[in-house]
Amino acid sequence: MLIKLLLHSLVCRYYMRSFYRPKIDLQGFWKFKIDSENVGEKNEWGKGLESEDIIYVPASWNEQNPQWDQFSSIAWYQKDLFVSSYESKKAWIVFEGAGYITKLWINGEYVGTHEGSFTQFKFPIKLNINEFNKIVVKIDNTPSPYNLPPAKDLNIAAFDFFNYGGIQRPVYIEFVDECHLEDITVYTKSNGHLKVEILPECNQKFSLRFKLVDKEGRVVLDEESSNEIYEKDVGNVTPWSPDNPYLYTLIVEIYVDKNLKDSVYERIGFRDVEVMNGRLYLNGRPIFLKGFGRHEDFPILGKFMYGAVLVRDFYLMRKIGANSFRTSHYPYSNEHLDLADEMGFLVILEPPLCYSNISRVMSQEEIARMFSDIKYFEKVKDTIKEMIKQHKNRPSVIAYSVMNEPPSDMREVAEFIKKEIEFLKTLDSSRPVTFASHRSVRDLALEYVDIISLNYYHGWYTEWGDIDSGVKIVAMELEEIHKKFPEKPIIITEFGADAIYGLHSDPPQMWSEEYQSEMIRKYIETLRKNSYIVGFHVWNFADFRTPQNPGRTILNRKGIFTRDRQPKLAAKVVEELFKNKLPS
Ligand SMILES: Cc1cc(=O)oc2cc(O[C@@H]3O[C@H](C(=O)O)[C@@H](O)[C@H](O)[C@H]3O)ccc12
Repeated sequence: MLIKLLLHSLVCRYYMRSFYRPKIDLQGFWKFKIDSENVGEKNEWGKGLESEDIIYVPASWNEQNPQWDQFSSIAWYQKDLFVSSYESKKAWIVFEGAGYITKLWINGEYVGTHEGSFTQFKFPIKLNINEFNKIVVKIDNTPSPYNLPPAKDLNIAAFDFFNYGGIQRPVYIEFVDECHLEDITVYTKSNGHLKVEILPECNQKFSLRFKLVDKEGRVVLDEESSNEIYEKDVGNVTPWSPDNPYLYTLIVEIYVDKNLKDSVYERIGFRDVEVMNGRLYLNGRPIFLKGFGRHEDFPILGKFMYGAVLVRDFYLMRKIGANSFRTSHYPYSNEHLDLADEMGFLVILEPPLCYSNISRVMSQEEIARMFSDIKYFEKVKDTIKEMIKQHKNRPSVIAYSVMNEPPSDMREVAEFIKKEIEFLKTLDSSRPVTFASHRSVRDLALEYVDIISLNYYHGWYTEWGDIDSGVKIVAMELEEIHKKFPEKPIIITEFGADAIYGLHSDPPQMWSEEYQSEMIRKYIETLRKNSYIVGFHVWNFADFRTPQNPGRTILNRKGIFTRDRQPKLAAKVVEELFKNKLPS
């Protein structure tokens, strides 16, 4: 146990963007070897793999070869890399996302371990110069009830998305000086107030320089300081909002004796988020969230979202009048959220804590035990810490959803959520907190959140075939919740119905495009009358792959777009509702 802890602590959790640091991108073809029997470590595969198999990074392994499709256990990757020189700088390898468990060897030497698929991590490494270096990575994607999120096997999971595995996001080597910037935390206000907290790693006397550059490339600010907390009223800034997602580039440099040692940057926006009198405010004005629950999911790539796919998604969302999405049910990639910053989407950021079908994975007693287990809480804290470190400076992130569909009608689970929210607020108290509940009036944790988020499927999983009865029940339950918490705004974070593209029915019947459109229309038209509702997120933006079970036809078909992003009938209906029936 002690050894495990020590190894874990070798992982550095911070990563900064930089125009300055030299980088070797490891995107490309890697050697690949399946290790179903978990014999690789015993046979010292960390020293090098014997295999003719090839895989592409970044992308999940599953769809790159039909034989690997249902494989959810251990596989190894190897890349040989000739390094000419790196001027005696420090090197580290950054994984923007891999998993579930990643172990690394460089030139046969074990380096470290990281748990979790959806947050970035880095390991300090030593490379040989003028030689080939062997980078060997072991990925263990074996499902487990104690993984985040939990699963028993590939098809019996607490979550309704396919358990893709591998090095699924970019990976690269970066070089920095011994004296460098480990982290920066940025706070802004729409009135131009800027506060930057710096975490330098430097054992010499250093000075810092702060530059703020606007969209047109004008230098708005250029100041030196030796303080690790920098505060300034920049003055007349253009605030960030969905209508005008105005970003500034903040550059922070560290100098020793006037020599530049490191330079990092963040794309920042000046904006305020507040919950007040039962409403959600952005820059002092009420804001209404119109959008989706999404997934990172695309044919062949699996959980890697290629930039061009993201661009198409964001233009489609914009075209139909959406301004928001939730990172259901895990933190999305840097590029995904970069685009949200750039294109002005309001994001609810969610960690990989999804419990929708937890009763398929464990008994009530086991659930109660897991949520009362301090070690489990520590693991959850680690993942939340990583998520916030990675995305805290984004203007697009306006709220956190601490989990999806927990069994929060259980006392132990409600207690856990309370503690989780308290912990999260010690890391970031600047954003409102919620979680996506499917326990409705029976939920015991709604009192702990700033915004109430509710997922409803009446008219689909219950009252099937009868949308009107379904919507009526939702309306009644919402009234009851609002009476109990009149000061809390409510977002409907999930509602929708499956539709098979091209399946039509008059009158609307389940699985037809008409039924899906009707259900979304009736939910929005009925519930929008309640002034305490501050947002609708349709489930889902696009069809996505799921575990196999009798309720799914390979994909979850609740997308209003197909998996390859063609519109279903509902796309037009949602466009009309978002643009003409909901506040702008
Ligand atoms: C069986 C079931 C019943 C129900 O009432 O709700 C519900 C919700 C589930 O998960 C959530 O809904 C989406 C969906 O089913 O399409 C999922 O894709 C999403 O991840 C979940 O938040 C699953 C099953 C049921």
